[in-house]
Amino acid sequence: MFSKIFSSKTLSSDAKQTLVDSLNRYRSETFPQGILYPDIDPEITLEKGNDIVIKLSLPFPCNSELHLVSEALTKEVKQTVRFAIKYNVQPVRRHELAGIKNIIAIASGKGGVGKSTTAVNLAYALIAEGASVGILDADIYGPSIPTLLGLKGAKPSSDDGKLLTPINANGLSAMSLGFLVDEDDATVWRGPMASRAFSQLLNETDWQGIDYLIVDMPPGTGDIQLTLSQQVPVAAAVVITTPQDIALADAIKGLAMFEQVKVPVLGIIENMSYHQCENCGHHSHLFGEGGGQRVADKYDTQLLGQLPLDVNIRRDADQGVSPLLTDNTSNISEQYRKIARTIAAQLYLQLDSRSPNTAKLLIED
Ligand SMILES: Nc1ncnc2c1ncn2[C@@H]1O[C@H](COP(=O)(O)OP(=O)(O)OP(=O)(O)O)[C@@H](O)[C@H]1O
Repeated sequence: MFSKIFSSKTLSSDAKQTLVDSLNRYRSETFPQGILYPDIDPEITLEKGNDIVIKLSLPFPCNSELHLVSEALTKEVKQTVRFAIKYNVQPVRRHELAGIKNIIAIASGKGGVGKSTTAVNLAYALIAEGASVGILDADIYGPSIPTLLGLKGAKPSSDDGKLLTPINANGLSAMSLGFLVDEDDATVWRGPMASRAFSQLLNETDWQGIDYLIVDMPPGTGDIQLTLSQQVPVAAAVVITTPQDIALADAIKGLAMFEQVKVPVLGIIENMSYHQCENCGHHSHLFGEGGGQRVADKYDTQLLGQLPLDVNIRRDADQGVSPLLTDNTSNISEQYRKIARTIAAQLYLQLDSRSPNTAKLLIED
């Protein structure tokens, strides 16, 4: 039936309807209500070489999933189907910061669980999915973003003598106190001084129109974290934990802290969740199993993903690169990309559930 519908030189309305129905029927974590929700009317044309091109404007980045969808549609209609996508990310929360649409805080209750590494890899994953992204190192006492981006010793400049230009790290706009002061100087700063310095970094950087700013929060749930969460107009937070009881207990404190400052938590990421044997593929749960899911269920949030304890993640981090830069379609990159897509989609759905059909009614502070 499809070969008949799709064989002509121009696309019939039946053919278009078939594709629209498939897009509407499609369901996934990224598209719980179909790809055309809400009320997206795609332009579908036949282009040179007889490819079917579906033009869409979408509110969050999702390149790799659309790639899979186009492959499935191609099989279904026995003709090449491609997407031409324009992403139109909307701000979820009203704020005064120029050049940034949404701020996402990456936090952890406990130190050393892989928060900064995950923040960097998620930032690159969002870029791979089609967004423009910046990263701000709020870990003022131990800024590790310069090392993770291979930018130790780099110094930001200023085009107008007023705002700092973020450092471009392979397409990621990066700013860290580590670019401006010596690590040893930063560690002796006291709370108010540190949060003032952070506020300055956030406000006096020329963010140049990014869809998402990833803020790598300092580990813990003390005064400094509380102040930063209040100071920064965060659209949503993500909590990183390992499956160990001690890390989970601190992750719960993190969830409570965000609740206190009324920042919605999009979910938990379980890092170092399991180790996969290189020979037989067996997963061993070195730090326990199922803890992230239990906490997510109990505190009514989502387990966004489980990342392995992986020597490549550690090696890339030490060398200042990201698996997303070496091969953005590798298995581990796909895992980061899936989490990044879910975060972006959830952020949008959060906006939508509070103010249906329009971004005009932004959440007021
Ligand atoms: N999934 C992983 N697999 C293997 N190693 C990892 C993984 N995630 C992080 N690491 C390694 O664990 C160490 C700690 O990571 P990272 O600095 O990102 O943690 P953190 O939670 O940000 O720490 P801090 O609390 O000091 O800010 C690093 O050596 C990093 O390379």
